Amino acid sequence: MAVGEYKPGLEGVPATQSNISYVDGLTGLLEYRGIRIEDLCKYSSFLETSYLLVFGELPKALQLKEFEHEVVHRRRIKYRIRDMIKCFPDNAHPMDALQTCVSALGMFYPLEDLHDAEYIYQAAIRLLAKVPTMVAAFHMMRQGNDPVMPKDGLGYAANFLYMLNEKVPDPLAAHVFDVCLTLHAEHTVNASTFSALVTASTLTDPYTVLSSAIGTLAGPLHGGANEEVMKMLEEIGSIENVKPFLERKIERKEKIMGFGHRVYKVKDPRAPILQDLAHKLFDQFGHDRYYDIALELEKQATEKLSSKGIYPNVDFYSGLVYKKLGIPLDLFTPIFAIARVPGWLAHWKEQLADNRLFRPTQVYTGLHDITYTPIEAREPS
Ligand SMILES: CC(=O)SCCNC(=O)CCNC(=O)[C@H](O)C(C)(C)COP(=O)(O)OP(=O)(O)OC[C@H]1O[C@@H](n2cnc3c(N)ncnc32)[C@H](O)[C@@H]1OP(=O)(O)O
Ligand SMILES: O=C([O-])CC(=O)C(=O)O
Repeated sequence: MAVGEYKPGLEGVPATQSNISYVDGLTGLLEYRGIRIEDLCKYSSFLETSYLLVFGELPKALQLKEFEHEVVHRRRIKYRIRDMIKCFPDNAHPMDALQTCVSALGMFYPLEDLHDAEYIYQAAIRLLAKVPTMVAAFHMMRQGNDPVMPKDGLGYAANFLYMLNEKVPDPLAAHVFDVCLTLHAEHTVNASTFSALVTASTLTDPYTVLSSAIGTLAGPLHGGANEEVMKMLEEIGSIENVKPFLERKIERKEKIMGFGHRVYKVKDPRAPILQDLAHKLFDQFGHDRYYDIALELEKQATEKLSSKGIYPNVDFYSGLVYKKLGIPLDLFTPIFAIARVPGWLAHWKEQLADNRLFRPTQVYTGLHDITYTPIEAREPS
């Protein structure tokens, strides 16, 4: 078989055919099922957008009501999962805890018929419902507290914030958080979704598919960047330090976290939406000086890096919004995971509908026909 040209990082190589989302990286366009992200953030909700992504069209009023009802009633987690979480180290990263929980969840729901629409529907509801509960339960238990039970009367976003400290959140905070989830719900064949596709193509169960994706999202070049951005802003500490910080980074050829994107060669369209949300929160709950540092960093970094098409990505401003919502730094990436569940599920479903095992090839750069040297004949190290 002829070997194609090797593309590091598979840049520009189509890995799948999909009708879930669309990105135009030159104009800064993002659509889910053909609808612009700006419109979904304005008019939709996270659960409605999840339905759109997973089932392909906007739900009718009754369908949405039933979907929301089912999610609300599946939010609780089994006591065995809670007992398992209690055994995790308190200083474990919540992304590791989440990945383990999602994988463990699969042990309670054995793999059934992957062609059965009901099996897919139930798995989707279960994952959407329980992932936030598991993140919040780990957060409470690592502090020595009991997990906060989900509150039936609260919507998806409000309930997650509630489970972090047992306080019903301000309506603006809940709304802003819901928009953040919508904004992060899907983004074509990013690294974690690709990971989900590869895992799905082996016809394993959806919990394993999502646990692969969560592990991939955690890295600092992908979803983990939102936590790193906040740490970077804290390290910079003041507007005066932006210039020397940036010069040092550029001189050492180090990356500025929250900048650059494989597809976007303009500012990520999600970044201004997050800035808008940050402003809404600042108006009601007070300004955050780290936002000024971020603005100055964007200005100076853009002057230096825009010639290479490097601008802020979605991870640059999200942490500032989460910080204002009182969310701890190491939950920023698990929140990204909560939000991305519908995107991963949509791709899992799409992969199953026309599956072929992912098994690419490689360009071998090693040796051939090497004689085996017995251990006693090898050079001592
Ligand atoms: C939700 C998300 O996953 S969004 C991305 C989140 N990740 C980050 O914010 C981490 C920082 N950014 C990056 O590491 C990169 O921009 C990536 C990994 C996101 C995408 O980058 P790639 O398409 O693989 O580009 P690559 O890393 O090869 O860089 C290409 C060039 O741009 C430069 N570059 C890319 N990103 C940055 C950055 N953030 N800061 C400074 N320079 C950068 C590289 O140094 C390289 O320069 P060179 O050609 O002079 O050597
Ligand atoms: O598309 C990518 O490579 C990363 C990204 O922005 C996302 O997953 O939201």
